[in-house]
Amino acid sequence: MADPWQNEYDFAVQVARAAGAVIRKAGEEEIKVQTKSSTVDLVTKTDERVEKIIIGSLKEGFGDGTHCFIGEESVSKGEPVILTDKPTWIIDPVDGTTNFVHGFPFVAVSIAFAVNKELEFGVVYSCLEDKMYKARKGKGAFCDDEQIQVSDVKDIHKSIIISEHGTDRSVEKVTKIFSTMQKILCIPVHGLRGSGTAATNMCLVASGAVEAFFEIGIHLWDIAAGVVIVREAGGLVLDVDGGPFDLMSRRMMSANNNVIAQRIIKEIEIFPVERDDAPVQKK
Ligand SMILES: O=P(O)(O)O[C@H]1[C@H](O)[C@@H](O)[C@@H](O)[C@@H](O)[C@@H]1O
Ligand SMILES: [Mg+2]
Repeated sequence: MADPWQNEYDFAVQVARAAGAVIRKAGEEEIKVQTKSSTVDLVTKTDERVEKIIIGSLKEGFGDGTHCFIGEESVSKGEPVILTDKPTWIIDPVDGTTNFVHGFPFVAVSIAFAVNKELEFGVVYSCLEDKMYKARKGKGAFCDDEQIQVSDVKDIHKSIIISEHGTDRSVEKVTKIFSTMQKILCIPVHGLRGSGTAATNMCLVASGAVEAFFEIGIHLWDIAAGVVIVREAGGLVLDVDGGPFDLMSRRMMSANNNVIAQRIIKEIEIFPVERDDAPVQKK
């Protein structure tokens, strides 16, 4: 029987690499910055242009009309987030937009593919590092052509943990985020880090560079590809309260093992965020 989705997977890698080249070139020119949900939630013409290129290429490659698309910038222009059983591409064209604007060297193209609401594969191209992270369900995780594996650290005192502060700057949420970070830092752990892109953070977990990454407020397009890569590298993905991971919840804990995950979960001060699949408010 033909290997289902191998063609889609191979094509996604090619499209991610080509999109990364567009991002690198755009970064050499003046970048016009706009904002979305807040003055620090940045978007550029490159985000929009790269999403159009990715979706256009995928439609050309698999244009029988059965494939669906969920893209960060299409959603920010009002498209609803609806994940059906149909083959669905989940795309963040420029993950780490703030980094891209500032020239901070972590910017990723994130492309995931789901069928029957199951994530089949994920591709994260860290385009300024020129690192292609990829994984298919049940077939291992890779960085370029080298298989990657999560860290075997079980002692929290010997861990590096990634957390991000996101783009919501309400004092109530920022207080909870930094109180959580302080409690984790004072366990103590070896260190706290954050690349500024969730997709890259998940690849750092998958490659064993850090032991865990959690965030409240991310979107499904930031993490869908990384979920497959972390799982296939031997890690796990949970809700930040330790329950089962829910792709639409905008809450995620990814870790190398459950010992580290549960120790960090104890410190997380949870705050509410609207789900990605919440009905779109009429403007
Ligand atoms: O660059 P984005 O696609 O907007 O996502 C980023 C987000 O902007 C940043 O605040 C953090 O939440 C990162 O984890 C996201 O990937
Ligand atoms: Mg983005």
